[in-house]
Amino acid sequence: MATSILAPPPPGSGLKPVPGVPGLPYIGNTLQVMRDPFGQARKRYEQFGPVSWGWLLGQRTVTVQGPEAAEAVLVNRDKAFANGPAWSYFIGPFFYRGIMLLDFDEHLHHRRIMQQAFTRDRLRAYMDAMAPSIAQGLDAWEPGRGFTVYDHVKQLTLDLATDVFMGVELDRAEADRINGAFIDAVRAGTAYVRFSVPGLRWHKGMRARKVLEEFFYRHLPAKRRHGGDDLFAALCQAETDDGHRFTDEDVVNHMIFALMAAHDTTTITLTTMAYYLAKYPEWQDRARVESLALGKPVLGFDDLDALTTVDLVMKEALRLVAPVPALPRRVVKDTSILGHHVPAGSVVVVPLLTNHHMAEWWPEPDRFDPERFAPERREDRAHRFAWAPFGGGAHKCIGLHFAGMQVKSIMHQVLCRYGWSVPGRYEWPLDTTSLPSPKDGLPVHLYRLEGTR
Ligand code: HEM
Repeated sequence: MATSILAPPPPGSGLKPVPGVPGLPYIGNTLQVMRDPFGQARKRYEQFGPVSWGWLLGQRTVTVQGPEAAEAVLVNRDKAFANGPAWSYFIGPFFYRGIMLLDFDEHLHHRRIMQQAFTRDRLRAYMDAMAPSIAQGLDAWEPGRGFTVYDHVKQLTLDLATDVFMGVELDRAEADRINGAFIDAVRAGTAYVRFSVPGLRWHKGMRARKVLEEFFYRHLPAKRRHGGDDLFAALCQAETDDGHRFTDEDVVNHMIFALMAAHDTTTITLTTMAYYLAKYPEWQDRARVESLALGKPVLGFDDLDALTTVDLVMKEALRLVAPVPALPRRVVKDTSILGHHVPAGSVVVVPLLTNHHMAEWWPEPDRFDPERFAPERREDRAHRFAWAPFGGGAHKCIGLHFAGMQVKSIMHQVLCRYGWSVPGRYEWPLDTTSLPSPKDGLPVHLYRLEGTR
């Protein structure tokens, strides 16, 4: 295929053009990238270096590889990269005006208010609220062979979302209705047919958005009145020092978005950890020894630092399988990335998933090796954007401590009750066509530890 440039740089600018092999208009090599993101990224990097372009998912897309380029885009010094017009293409109608889709001053205004829902005291309260629901969820697991980790963890995190995020008592039928709507809204983002045809994903997503809006508007007046320890109440009450608060519409939009942002990401993290802890039983044993040594069935906020092994494994899981595989941005004014001219109107993608596998930054990048994050090695310190599963810059994940708390709380309780294994030669089939997940749901042999019931 022929190499071509994205656009000629302005004369005298000293900038280089962005090179690439664009492929067929609209389609480009979308299918190859979805099927083998790692192989494609390496090939591209060898051929063009960190900045190159091609058609991806119907758009002329500049892919920027490596931590230096990631920093340039995410730190966004000259405000050339916008989130809203880039993310909206994928999730706009379903996650309308979620904070990640807002930009610049408006985003900052919302972010300052939202920060009040993620203070230390709030996090402590969320963590306490989670513990009994985790125990209840895990009690319902039925050990045996063929236990699909991904499906069970997904159900658990959805149920936790109802308790900790919404703080609304729901009967099973209503919880299933809301969870179902939520799943439809998330799925719609990856629809192939991107307009409403009854029965297809896009249409279901639009209907789901209505169900979620109706639900949150119905419960909002009581939340405003009575408050509570859940995220919904926290967003209702959040207020900056200078008195700014969210409107009802803001609260509803942010709730729907936060549910989405929190749920799949922690599910993927826990599933990846479970996979590697099954493949490397010595790590599972090491993590369990620490959890049992705590002598507490439930992890408290002040115990978070005690689980050093789980912490290392979580970091390595987030490196090996970044739950948000790529961050898109729309270029709103002509700019440059590492000396390459990038014209307004382009889409730029920071590929977190493949960046974490670059041999230049990570020794033996595909190997599970949690010790690389241990104090004496700290391979992530090679560059501040080398390890960036939570993004960076103004939009850096606001829920990263929440995520750590939730993942560790669940993992601690699982380790204290259950062991799990996979056959020696098992390799999981990772689906990378959307957010990464195991195609087979990760079937393991789950067994109850002696004396835990
Ligand atoms: C392991 C779990 C998680 C991962 C890997 C993750 C990853 C990310 C990433 C990469 C972004 C940046 C998106 C961008 O720059 O375009 C982000 C933003 C965000 N995340 Fe997370 N996230 C996780 C968990 C959570 C949780 C638990 C919550 C809520 C409780 C949450 C709420 C958000 C919100 C609200 C934003 C948008 C922030 C903004 O635009 O200012 N995330 N997350």
